[in-house]
Amino acid sequence: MDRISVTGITATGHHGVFEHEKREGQPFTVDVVLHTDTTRAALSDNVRDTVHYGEVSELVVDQIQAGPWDLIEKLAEQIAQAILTGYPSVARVDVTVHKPQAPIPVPFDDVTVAISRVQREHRAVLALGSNLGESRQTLQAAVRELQDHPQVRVEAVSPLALTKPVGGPGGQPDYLNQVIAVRTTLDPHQLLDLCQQVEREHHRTRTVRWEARTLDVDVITYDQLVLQDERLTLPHPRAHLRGFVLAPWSWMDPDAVLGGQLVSRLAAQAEDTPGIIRL
Ligand SMILES: Nc1ncnc2c1ncn2[C@@H]1O[C@H](COP(=O)(O)OP(=O)(O)OP(=O)(O)O)[C@@H](O)[C@H]1O
Ligand SMILES: Nc1nc2c(c(=O)[nH]1)N=C(CO)CN2
Repeated sequence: MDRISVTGITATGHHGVFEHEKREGQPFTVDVVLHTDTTRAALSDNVRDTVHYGEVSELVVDQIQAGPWDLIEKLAEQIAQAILTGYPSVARVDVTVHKPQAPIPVPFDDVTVAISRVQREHRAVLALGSNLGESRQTLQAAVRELQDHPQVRVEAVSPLALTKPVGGPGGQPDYLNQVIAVRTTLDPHQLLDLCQQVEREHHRTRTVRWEARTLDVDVITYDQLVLQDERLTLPHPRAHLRGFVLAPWSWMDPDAVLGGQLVSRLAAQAEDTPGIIRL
């Protein structure tokens, strides 16, 4: 994993066990190392595709000035959690807090606490479809490729659904559809990148909307996240209407919920559900 680090971020804080420390304050210095994939930023040369180290440094200063806490262990934890929450693309963060003027009654250079914390895992549901080529093998290979990513764990795989094409040019072959549940430390955009990378590995092309395809991998949900930007809409904007997503999802997880409604109920209402065969 790539690393972005900032060292020596300094501000006055009021942390300490002693009353005079809380009253008078003293300098605290923090070093952070952000473990994050910088490939996308290197391609786009756009700061929005990476972690802005200036913003992170300001967040660290806010945390030094917050509290006060008794312990620098607590301050280090607060900083680590604030970074992981604010920046889902940071997979791991190392935080070192220095307190060079700590009230230690012997000569010393510095006292530090160094911690390392990892991004918590997120739950996502992905929908796969194929109606060109050897669809069964393609889906099997795609699930394996997703599972092989170091930041993805496949938790559940639905039975295959044989479905009639919904929308798009007429005369297309039937689809095989499948839904999987994953745990991941990837952020939503990285997960979409991975889905599209797997699609490309299976020679997916995009010319006509909803035309036949060797492989489609969509992100259906990511935790409870609601998001809409130029690349990604979550939950997937058409999933609640698609029997070919809802039916296999409900077979895999009968208690699954989408937008506050049971997926099995939505599946029963979807127009294309009557034509779906469970394989
Ligand atoms: N939740 C999502 N999952 C996958 N792609 C999404 C999502 N939200 C937005 N998109 C965007 O949709 C674009 C088109 O995706 P794609 O070519 O797979 O569409 P499609 O599968 O033909 O149609 P549909 O989006 O109706 O399933 C992608 O480039 C992606 O940026
Ligand atoms: N049966 C079926 N129909 C579709 C599918 C699909 O996966 N299965 N995907 C589409 C666009 O993503 C459009 N239509």
